Amino acid sequence: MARKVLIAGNWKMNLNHLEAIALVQKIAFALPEKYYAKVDVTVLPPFTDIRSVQTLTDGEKLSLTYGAQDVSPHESGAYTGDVSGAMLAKLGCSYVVVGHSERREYHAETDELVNKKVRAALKHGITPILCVGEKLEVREAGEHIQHTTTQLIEGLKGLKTEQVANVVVAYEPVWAIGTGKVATPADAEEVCKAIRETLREKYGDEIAGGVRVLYGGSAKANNVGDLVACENVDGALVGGASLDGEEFTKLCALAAGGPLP
Ligand SMILES: O=C[C@H](O)COP(=O)(O)O
Repeated sequence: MARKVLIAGNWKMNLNHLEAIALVQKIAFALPEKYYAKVDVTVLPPFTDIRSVQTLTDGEKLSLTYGAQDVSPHESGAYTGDVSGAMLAKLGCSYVVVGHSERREYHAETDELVNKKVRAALKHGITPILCVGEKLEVREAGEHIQHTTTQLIEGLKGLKTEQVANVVVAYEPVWAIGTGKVATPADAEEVCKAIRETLREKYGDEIAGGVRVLYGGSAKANNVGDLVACENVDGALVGGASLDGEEFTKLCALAAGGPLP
């Protein structure tokens, strides 16, 4: 089954709402509409920027979509600082990042919590981008496949098969995030293939063939072509390079198969 390439720009804790508008305008201006036939492009700004990005994308009828970087596992109530799936859905979010390694590391998010967040997103019609991936010591011990597929299985635990069809998985080796050390296409393909095989064993051919598996970790315009050329890599979750309009536009165009706009 053909899977459309997805490029997701995770801005992390960068850019205020005015800077967000400027960046989205830059991407919209620089990336002609025809590229969207080959690549889905989404941006994942901080919560405080989402309303501004929504106003711009709705007003200009942009093909670019947007989402959030986290979602509460709860529906509503006394959860100071949390933002619910219903709130994100009301803002028109298409995607939400769940289980990013930075949240697992700095906010002690467990697989169990990540699983609840995946469910919260799906309940409100938002596609979770479920992040999985190993730290350097796990890779050096040769346990990266086992580690990553366990995170995958736990993150999807209890979901119905048809719900899994609405999930995006992002393989992000922690040692490649923000370090400039991109995984080789062979490294990325090895783990993305194992992710797809795990999906096949648990949910069957149709689901495994349709779920998009992204690579994340120092993805840039100069390496994205080789990454998406891998059979089981369907796009990228991009951090640093998504903050630079020119670089991100190039990256999206090359992920679409080029040429540069
Ligand atoms: O969510 C994005 C990833 O953590 C990758 O970040 P990076 O492209 O800055 O390495």
